[in-house]
Amino acid sequence: MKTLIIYYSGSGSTKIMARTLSMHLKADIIGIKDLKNREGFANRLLSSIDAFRESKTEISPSKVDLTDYDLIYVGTPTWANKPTPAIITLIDRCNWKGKDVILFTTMNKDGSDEPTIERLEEKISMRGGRIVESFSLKTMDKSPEDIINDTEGIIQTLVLKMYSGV
Ligand SMILES: Cc1cc2nc3c(=O)[nH]c(=O)nc-3n(C[C@H](O)[C@H](O)[C@H](O)COP(=O)(O)O)c2cc1C
Repeated sequence: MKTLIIYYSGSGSTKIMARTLSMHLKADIIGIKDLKNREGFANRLLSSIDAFRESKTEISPSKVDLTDYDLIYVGTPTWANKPTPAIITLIDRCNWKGKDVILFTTMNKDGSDEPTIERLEEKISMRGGRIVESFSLKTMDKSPEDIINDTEGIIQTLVLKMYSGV
């Protein structure tokens, strides 16, 4: 069972989660970069609008070949209660047919993961992927160590090693 973790991270929290998952699940990992400038207050506002409208963006790598993988994790921060433009763009460029998929999202402490997870699920299911699990983490006021510990807790609680056969 070959596992791949694909993630986008703006300020690093989702990246910490993805790297912790990759280490414990012996999974390959690919970080998607958004080539649009997302820095600063004004761009944060525009980013929320882009996410809300599900606007596409320029990403690197521009697509990912999933052929070799049985299980794919997709991770994104929540922006405006939606997945990020980078992940929305990527999903439309991949062939999800026959793939098992696990979704994860990070958010502020008052956020809800439901709309983001639901939207990811909708888009990937439409393209033939099968969502087998999903989880989320509230990252506000958490140190990198907290995020690592919380992710390790999720790996245990959801028995994620079972899906990857490790
Ligand atoms: C443009 C933007 C919009 C956001 N919108 C939301 C939101 O609607 N709900 C929420 O709970 N958190 C929101 N957040 C907070 C992020 O989801 C949270 O900080 C996340 O952990 C960041 O992950 P990262 O460090 O991997 O980029 C937003 C952050 C940004 C930059």
